[in-house]
Amino acid sequence: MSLVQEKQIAITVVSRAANLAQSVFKKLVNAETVTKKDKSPVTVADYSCQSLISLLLSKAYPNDPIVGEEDAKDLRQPTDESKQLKNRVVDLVNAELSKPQAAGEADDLELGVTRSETELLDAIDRGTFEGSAKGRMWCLDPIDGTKGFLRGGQYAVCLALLIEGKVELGVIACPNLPVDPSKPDGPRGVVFGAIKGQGAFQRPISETNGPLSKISMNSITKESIAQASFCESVESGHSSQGDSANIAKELNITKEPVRMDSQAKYCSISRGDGDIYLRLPVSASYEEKIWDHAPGRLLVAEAGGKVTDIHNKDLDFSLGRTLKNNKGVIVAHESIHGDVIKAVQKVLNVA
Ligand SMILES: Nc1ncnc2c1ncn2[C@@H]1O[C@H](COP(=O)(O)O)[C@@H](OP(=O)(O)O)[C@H]1O
Ligand SMILES: [Mg+2]
Ligand SMILES: [Mg+2]
Ligand SMILES: [Mg+2]
Repeated sequence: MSLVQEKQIAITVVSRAANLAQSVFKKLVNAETVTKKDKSPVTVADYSCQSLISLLLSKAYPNDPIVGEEDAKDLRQPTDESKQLKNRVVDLVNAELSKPQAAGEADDLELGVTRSETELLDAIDRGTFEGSAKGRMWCLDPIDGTKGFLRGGQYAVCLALLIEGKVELGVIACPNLPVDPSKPDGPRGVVFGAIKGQGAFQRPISETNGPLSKISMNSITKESIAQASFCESVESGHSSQGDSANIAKELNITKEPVRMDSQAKYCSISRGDGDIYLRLPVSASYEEKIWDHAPGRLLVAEAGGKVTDIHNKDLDFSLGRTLKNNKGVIVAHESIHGDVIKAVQKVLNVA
């Protein structure tokens, strides 16, 4: 599938949202964070980025449904707190929308024009689609790693296009990831992406008209597996760190794991900053959300890697908003994925 136009649009909208999120971070105040029912945080940036991306996507593809993490319920409450939050979202999205189209950005998105409050809230609620195995749908995590965003660490703006339940295009912007990993204190902000069958790429977010450079994972072998480095979540509640330490031991890996929030983990290993990403189940009941994995899964696959669950099954994105038929996520180069799975299954005592 060519998806050339979709790719350019996805890069444009995700990069715009990344700029918006960075501007929010610089002036975020406590009142702009809400705690959801499951105790996870959602900020004015999560709502604003979902509104911006969903609005622009629906200009380009009015018939495509969107599975997005957030909804506008909390912004539509008649309380003062809620009105304040809503006004901030409207102002922030309009500030980004009113910037004219830059060189290299996609045409036909009507950039440079502000929108009404109704349009911006309705755009957020376009993300309430329940998911499907049929036709086209977009999958959006406006800020992945909200906790990382709040602590000034890694976070990502994540967008994927699924067709017949399969990820065909994925784009992820990581505003706090170094452009050059060998210069961790150098410029930051990288957009990553992949189309199925066409390889994976990266580009600095700020270079809207710059070339996309091809990326690939480190080519690690069974013999060199002990040299591999692990990547895992910062949050011990999202992945079992005790189990991952035992898996590392099983594989004779001695390097300390690199902990970072968000799908920046998929991006890092796709360009060879790390080798293995483990997300090991902590609770029997948690179902992974499709927006936490859809673009990352394609990016890694196009960079030479393999992504399965702990049972070595493919991730199934066609069953609704969660990966209800999968448990955990195991990511490694194709050549060592089987060995990693063996170690995972031994330590977790599963087959
Ligand atoms: N108990 C749990 N187990 C696994 N993932 C969880 C979880 N609770 C929340 N998450 C998800 O973990 C994501 C962050 O992943 P990571 O730990 O890799 O940074 C969150 O995304 P958001 O930050 O978009 O809400 C959220 O969807
Ligand atoms: Mg969240
Ligand atoms: Mg997320
Ligand atoms: Mg999120």
